[in-house]
Amino acid sequence: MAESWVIMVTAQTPTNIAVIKYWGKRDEKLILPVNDSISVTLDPVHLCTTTTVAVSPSFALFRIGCGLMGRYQFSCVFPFFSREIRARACDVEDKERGIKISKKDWEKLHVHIASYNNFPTAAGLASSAAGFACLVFALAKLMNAKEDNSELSAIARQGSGSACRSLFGGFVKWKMGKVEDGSDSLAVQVVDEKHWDDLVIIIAVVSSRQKETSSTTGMRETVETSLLLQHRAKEIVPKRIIQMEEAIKNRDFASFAHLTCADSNQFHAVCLDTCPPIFYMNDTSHRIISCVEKWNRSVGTPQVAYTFDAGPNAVLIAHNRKAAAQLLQKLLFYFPPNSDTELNSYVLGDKSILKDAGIEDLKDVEALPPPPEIKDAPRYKGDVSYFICTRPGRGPVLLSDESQALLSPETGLPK
Ligand SMILES: Nc1ncnc2c1ncn2[C@@H]1O[C@H](COP(=O)(O)OP(=O)(O)OP(=O)(O)O)[C@@H](O)[C@H]1O
Ligand SMILES: C[C@@](O)(CCOP(=O)(O)OP(=O)(O)O)CC(=O)O
Repeated sequence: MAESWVIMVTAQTPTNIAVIKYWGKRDEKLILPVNDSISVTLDPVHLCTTTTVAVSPSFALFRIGCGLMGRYQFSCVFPFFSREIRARACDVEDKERGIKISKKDWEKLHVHIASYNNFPTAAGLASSAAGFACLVFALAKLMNAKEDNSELSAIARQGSGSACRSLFGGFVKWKMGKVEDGSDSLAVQVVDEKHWDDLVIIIAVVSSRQKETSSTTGMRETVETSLLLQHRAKEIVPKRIIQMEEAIKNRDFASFAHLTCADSNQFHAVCLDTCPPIFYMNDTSHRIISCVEKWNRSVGTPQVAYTFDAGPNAVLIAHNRKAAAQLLQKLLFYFPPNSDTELNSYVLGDKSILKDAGIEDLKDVEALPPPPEIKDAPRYKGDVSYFICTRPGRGPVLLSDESQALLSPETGLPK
């Protein structure tokens, strides 16, 4: 092998939000869940991880660089991922440059990794899901592993359970599996992102502070103490999974919204049923639920579904753009920005929804009428940090444009 070459791969992977929740492990080490779950993948244009992995015979160390929006801690799963993919590595050849890496060379070669999230890390926006899925996907492509995305999902799962669902776009099911070694606990695509493309997703970031109880600790305590969880996993979720798949396949928004809201509420009920109880939602989360429930009821058919993960942030899924524009008007009425905040930094992502809502500047926000379904509607200025408007999105991709790589093609060091 020549001495100075660098081969690298850059991948981009989305984050996801569960509409039927994963909460509770039957095997903590292998990360095997107590029930199936289903998620929607969020558009990587607005929330994604970009990861570059590089290999060169001149690298003497395993190196990780983090250029993140919010630094993340070194995670002990990185060497695990590297080992797992290395075991599946195949020959790699770049004929033009006269480089050949044979299967057995991978054992001694070191890799460099750099990763970037285009959204805040550890803020309850599932950065670990996008981050771990991206690392596994990028390493697999670099090392020419032949495994498909479902098989890769079973590796990503062992970093963080929800990460396995970020290996696909659209709607994704994590099948809990049966076998002891966990090899059948993996993600499969239910439908791709084009199947239901009029959905609009608005995330209300209620707090960017790190949460008090991590998902891992929280679900361990729930498994140990909650009888409600056992009932949920055995009796409720299996039926909901079937109904949710049906609703998604038929684009039946009323059933989808009903199941999504009910499952989010049951997940938080299970957290309350834990000893000591875990509170992930706060007053602002409850106000958002109430706003959506009252509006849906006043129209007679659901316009919007809500779901909350292990934190206070609301993920609101609107039936279509019209419903999303109306929702944004209501949200901005209740939660106007602080006077020193610009609208441009308060509503992020797909800003065309703002236009549809007829809102161009803060004066328009001030002038919004109170939602008719609530009498004497109060306003809670500053209680939401910001909103992100997005939609269902695609799964992982490779970025061929070298300008998007995070490592230098000459040195393999961060640019
Ligand atoms: N781009 C990335 N590459 C590799 N690992 C990442 C990346 N981004 C985040 N992580 C890992 O995920 C951890 C953050 O996970 P954590 O569960 O605390 O927050 P989150 O996933 O953003 O929020 P939540 O789980 O509540 O949705 C980081 O400390 C890091 O180990
Ligand atoms: C509430 C959830 O977001 C929980 C996600 O938990 P994690 O996947 O973060 O947990 P670990 O497997 O312990 O890393 C629901 C979900 O995404 O299904």
